[in-house]
Amino acid sequence: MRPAVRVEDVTVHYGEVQALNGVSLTLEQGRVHALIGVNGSGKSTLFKTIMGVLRPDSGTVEVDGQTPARARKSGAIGYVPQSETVDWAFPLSVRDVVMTGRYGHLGFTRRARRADHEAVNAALARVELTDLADRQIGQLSGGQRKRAFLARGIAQHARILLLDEPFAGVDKPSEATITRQLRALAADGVTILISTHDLAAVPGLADEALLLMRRILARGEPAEVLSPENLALAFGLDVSQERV
Ligand SMILES: Nc1ncnc2c1ncn2[C@@H]1O[C@H](COP(=O)(O)OP(=O)(O)OP(=O)(O)O)[C@@H](O)[C@H]1O
Repeated sequence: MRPAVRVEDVTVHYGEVQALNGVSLTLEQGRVHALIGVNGSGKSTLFKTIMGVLRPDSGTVEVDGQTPARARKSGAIGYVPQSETVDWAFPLSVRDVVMTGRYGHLGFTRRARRADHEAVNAALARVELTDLADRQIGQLSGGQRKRAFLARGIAQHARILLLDEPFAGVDKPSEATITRQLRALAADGVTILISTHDLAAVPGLADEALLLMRRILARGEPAEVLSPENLALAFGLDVSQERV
């Protein structure tokens, strides 16, 4: 089976700063992949490269058999942003936000049709936000906001979903809802890449873990990748102290 995403030998600089150095990876269809790395390790840069909003200096990226930009425009790939990047004062209801996931599907008139309303309602139900659908987006808790943006990705019917820190500032019930829905999406064949600092959540969520530090340090089964030795490499933790 063709991988959903193929990244080959990608290098990215911002001026003098090298953010990614020869990164190669594949994301397999219908699997959940966790991207783990310290602040500044290049996670957001890798996301932007896969979304086709940033062009690498060298290397190639293929998404769903297309260029990343084409995959984004066709709606094949979707993105659930970090909360900090969203303007929560914007006068949109939860339902409106989820409907933005349907923009790629709207026809020439740009008017939502029955299929669009049905997709939005189904996505709201999946993340358990039906009761809050008409509330302004800023009047939600942190976990509810994350679920609203996850619903937008679900309504989009994207084949590949990237999620930036979906568990940051999220309580346990919301974390459980998000985890359950991501596993259900993967079972439906959706390919998922999440960046997270929440190492404890990874084994129950991801099929594969990738450790990033400008390049891929390790990848594979979460339990193997999250070994004390690898975590020491990726986070500079002196785990030998903890074993004494
Ligand atoms: N627009 C930019 N201009 C200059 N340097 C940048 C820019 N964006 C990122 N960088 C640098 O590139 C490196 C990788 O940044 P990136 O945002 O990809 O890391 P990250 O792993 O997503 O970090 P975090 O966990 O803090 O979100 C960092 O050294 C960062 O300072």
